[in-house]
Amino acid sequence: MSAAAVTVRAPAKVNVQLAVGAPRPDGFHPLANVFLAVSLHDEVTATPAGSLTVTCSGPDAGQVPLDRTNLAARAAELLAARHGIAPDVHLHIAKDIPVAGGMAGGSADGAAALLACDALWGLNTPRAELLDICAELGSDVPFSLVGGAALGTGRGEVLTPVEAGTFHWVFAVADGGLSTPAVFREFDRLTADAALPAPQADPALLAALRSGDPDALAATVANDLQPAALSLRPQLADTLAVGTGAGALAALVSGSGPTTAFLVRDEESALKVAAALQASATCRTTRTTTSPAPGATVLTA
Ligand SMILES: C[C@@](CO)(OP(=O)(O)O)[C@H](O)COP(=O)(O)OP(=O)(O)OC[C@H]1O[C@@H](n2ccc(N)nc2=O)[C@H](O)[C@@H]1O
Ligand SMILES: Nc1ncnc2c1ncn2[C@@H]1O[C@H](COP(=O)(O)OP(=O)(O)O)[C@@H](O)[C@H]1O
Repeated sequence: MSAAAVTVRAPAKVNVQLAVGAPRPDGFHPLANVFLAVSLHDEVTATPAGSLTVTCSGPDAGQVPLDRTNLAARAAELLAARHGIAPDVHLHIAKDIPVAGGMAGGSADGAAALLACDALWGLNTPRAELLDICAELGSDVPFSLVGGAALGTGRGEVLTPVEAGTFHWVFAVADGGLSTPAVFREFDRLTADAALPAPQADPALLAALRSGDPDALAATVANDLQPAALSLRPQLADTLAVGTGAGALAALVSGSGPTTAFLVRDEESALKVAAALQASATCRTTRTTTSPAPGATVLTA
């Protein structure tokens, strides 16, 4: 028997290492992408409906497309097509992850919708097939399904779990988003004359993650997209400086930005860094969280 409604929660992410190589013939960039899922979530509720519809609530809801380009709608379509059924479902997204912020909010919704529809329609699709659909939806989507901590290779979709202790984070949410393709294009422009090595995970960073030592992690975080994000949005340098000045152990752009991420020692330091960022008016708002967090999880069915 099918459920009347299924709600799935999926996490945002931060990239503690984002090593980027020269573009491949298909235009994607090879990555060594060390993802951490953080305790900041969207929830997608799937209910039976006569056609595929999407609604969204939350402070950033106005920036989310409600047509078939929404990653949650695309997930429902791909899953239905694979099983030869109609994608008749209503998807409601309760959005808490900043939109176009480099925190994989759309990817979280894609992974959440996939699990929600699979349960609603009683399909029991094997995990490996769900991961294939995630990779078709976008490079970050497999990680939103899996969560925790993982190294993404290929274009970021080939995942190897990694061990990680608990870390505390503050995120500074910027006004307006940055387009991921535009940031990769700016990376290409800035590195046009460089001979880029094949991206590789940093063993010192993986050891720091395992140890749970924030000082060791702070010494190794690296984001190759950060110069491109700063080139497109120079004001982000001010936000990074405020967080560092308030005691953050490391300050970096989250993925393609413009959200900035601050690694802090503990909850007390998180409150201090968040207060300084808010007082500085160099960001729209702040969020304090921890990592790692679980991947997409069914809450009610
Ligand atoms: C940069 C990262 C870091 O985790 O995420 P964000 O910080 O934007 O959330 C990801 O690589 C983004 O993943 P995702 O947002 O799923 O990207 P996709 O839909 O696969 O691709 C969108 C576009 O980004 C560029 N792209 C993406 C991934 C990749 N390895 N190389 C690329 O060049 C391409 O221009 C592509 O057309
Ligand atoms: N469910 C969704 N939530 C947010 N944005 C979405 C969604 N589906 C498609 N998009 C589109 O994807 C773009 C990138 O959004 P998002 O995933 O939030 O950021 P990022 O790729 O920086 O992590 C948005 O500007 C929007 O046009």
